[in-house]
Amino acid sequence: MSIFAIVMRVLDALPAGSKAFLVRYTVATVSLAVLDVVALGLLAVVLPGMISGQPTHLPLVGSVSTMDQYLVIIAIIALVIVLKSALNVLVVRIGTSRFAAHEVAVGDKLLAAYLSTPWAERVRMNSADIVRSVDQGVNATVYGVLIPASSLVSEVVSSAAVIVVLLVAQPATAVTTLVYLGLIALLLSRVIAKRSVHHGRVNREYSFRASRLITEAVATLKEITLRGATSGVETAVHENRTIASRARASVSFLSVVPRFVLESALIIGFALVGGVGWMTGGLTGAISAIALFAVAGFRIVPSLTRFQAILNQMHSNAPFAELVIEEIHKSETRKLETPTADTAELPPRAERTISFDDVSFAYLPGGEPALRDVSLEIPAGSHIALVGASGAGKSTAVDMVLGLLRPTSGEITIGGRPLGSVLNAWRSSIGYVPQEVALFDATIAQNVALNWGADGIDEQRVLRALDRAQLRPLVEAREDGIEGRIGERGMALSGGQRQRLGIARALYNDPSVLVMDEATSALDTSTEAAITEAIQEIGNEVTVITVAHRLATIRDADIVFFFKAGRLEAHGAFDEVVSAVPDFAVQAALAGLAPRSEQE
Ligand SMILES: Nc1ncnc2c1ncn2[C@@H]1O[C@H](COP(=O)(O)OP(=O)(O)OP(=O)(O)O)[C@@H](O)[C@H]1O
Repeated sequence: MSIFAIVMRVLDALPAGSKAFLVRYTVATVSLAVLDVVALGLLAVVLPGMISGQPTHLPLVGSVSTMDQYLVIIAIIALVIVLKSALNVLVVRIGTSRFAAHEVAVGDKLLAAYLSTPWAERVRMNSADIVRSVDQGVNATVYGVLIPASSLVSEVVSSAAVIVVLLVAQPATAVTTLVYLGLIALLLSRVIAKRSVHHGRVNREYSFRASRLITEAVATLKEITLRGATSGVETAVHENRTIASRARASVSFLSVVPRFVLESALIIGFALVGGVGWMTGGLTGAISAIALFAVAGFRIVPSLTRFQAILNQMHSNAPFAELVIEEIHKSETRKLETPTADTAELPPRAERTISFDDVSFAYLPGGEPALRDVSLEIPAGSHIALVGASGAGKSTAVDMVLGLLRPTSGEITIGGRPLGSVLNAWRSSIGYVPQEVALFDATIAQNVALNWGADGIDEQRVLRALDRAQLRPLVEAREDGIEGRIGERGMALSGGQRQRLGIARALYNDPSVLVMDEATSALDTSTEAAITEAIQEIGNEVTVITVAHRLATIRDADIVFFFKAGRLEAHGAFDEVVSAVPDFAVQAALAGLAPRSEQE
C-alpha cells in the first residue's frame, strides 16, 4: 500500500470532522510558515537599505528612505513575527490536543475491533500482540504517519514558495539546481523508502515477538524458575530485542543519510557547475555560476532534507499503520456481514430449552470437525452434564451454547428461536465459569461484579453470590472484606478460592443458565458438594450445564451427554449412559461409581 493510501485509510478511521480539522490545521501551519518566510524576506530586503541609508523599493508600499519610515517598517515586521509565533503556539496547542484525541479514537476503534473478533478467530490471536498494537501501534500510526503527513504538506508549500522566488529571480540556475538536486532526492527516496519500510516491518515483528515472549514467560514463571530456564527466556528476549533495536537503529541511520548525501551533492554540484562555467566563460564564468548555484542550492537543500526525513519517518511507521488499518477494516467488514437481528427478546425462563439440530462445527474452514451432526435438547431448568474423553468436543459444545461459536452447519435454538436472533439477550442471561478463572488486580466486589469502575456494583448481590459460592465467610474474615484487593491475577488467593470467586461472578447476574466448564476441579469434595447444593437451591429456573472429568460431580445430573470424537454417542441418566457406553462404565468404575441398582 502506498504511503498516500495509508494516510487516507487512517483518516477514514478517524471520527467525523477529523479530516476537516486536519485540512484546517495544515492550512493554518502553512499560512504561518509562509508569513514567516515573507516577514524574514522583508527584513532581509529592508535592513541593507536602512544601514546604508539608501532608499529601498518595496512592492505595494513604494519607496522607503527616511529612518522613521524604516523604523515603522521594522516595527511592523517585528510585530508580525511576534504575532506569528503566538499564533504558532496556539495552533500547535490545539493541534496536539486534537491529535491526542485522534490517538485515543483510533485506539478505541482498534480495541473494539479486537474485542468484536469472532471467537474462532480470536483464539488464534496473541494477547500480547493486541496490547502492543492498541498501544504502540496506534501511537506510531498517529505520531509517525498522520502528523508527519500534515507537516509534509506545509514543507511542500514552503519549499514551493522558495522555489517560486528562485525561479523568478534566477530562472536558469534555479531550474538547473532543482533538476540536479531533485533527481538525487528522488533517487534517495526510492532507495531509502523501501529500506525504511523493511526495517519498520522488522521492528514491528520483532518488538511484538519480544513482548509476546515476556508476557508468556511471566505467565509461566513458576515452571521456568523450577526448571532453571530463566536464562533461556532471557536469551530469547535478548535476541528478539536485538533484531528489533538494530532495525530501529537502521531507520534512524537512514533518516540522517539524505542530509549528508544532499550536502555532498551540493559540493559536487559546485564542481560541475564551476567546471561548465570555466569552460564557457573562464574564471569569471566559473565564479558567477558557482555563486548562483550556491544561492539556489543552499535554499533548496534544507527543504529537501526535511522532506526526506519526514518521508522516512512515515515509511518506517507505515507497517504499524497498515496493521491498525487492516484490523479496523476487518472488523468493519464483519459488522456489515453480521445480521443485525440479534436483539429479539428471549422467551420466559421456563421455556428456554436449548436445542442442537444436526450441529457440526470445524475451527478452520474445511478442517476436521470438532463437533459432528450433534442433535440434543437441554430442557429449561434441568441440570445436565457433558462428559467424554479429552478433546471429545465438550468445550466446543459449550462455546456454541454461549453463542461464541456459530455452527458450520445445523441450527441451535433457544425456546424455538434461532440463537442468532436472540444473541445479545441470551449471552447476558448466562453465567459462565471457565476452567481458568481470569481475575484482575482490583477488589473482590469488582471481580465478582466484573466491573472495572467503582460505580454500579450492587453489594447485596455480591454478598449473595459469594454466599452461594461458599466464599462469604472467608471474604468477611479478610481485613477489607469485599473491598479488599486480590493482587495481580488473583495471586493472593488459592486456586480453589479463585474458582469460587469465578462461580460467584457467574452467579452475580442471577443467570437463567449457569455453565461450568471444569469449574470445580480445584475444590475439595465437601466444598464442591456445598456449592452444588447451593446451586440446586437457586431453584429449578436455572439450567445448569456442567463439564467435568470428575464423575462424582455429575452423578446426579438430570441428563448426561457422552461425547466421543465430536459425536454425541449416548445420553440419559448417569446409570443409563454407564449401561450404554462400555468406555464410560470403565471410567465410572474407576471413579468408584457403580450403578445405583448395584449399590442397592
Ligand atoms: N481454537 C481451536 N482451533 C482449532 N482446533 C481446536 C481449537 N479448540 C479446540 N480444538 C480442537 O477441537 C477438538 C475438541 O476440543 P474441545 O476443547 O472441545 O475438547 P474437550 O472435550 O473440551 O476437551 P478437554 O476435556 O480436554 O477440555 C479437539 O480436537 C481440539 O484439538
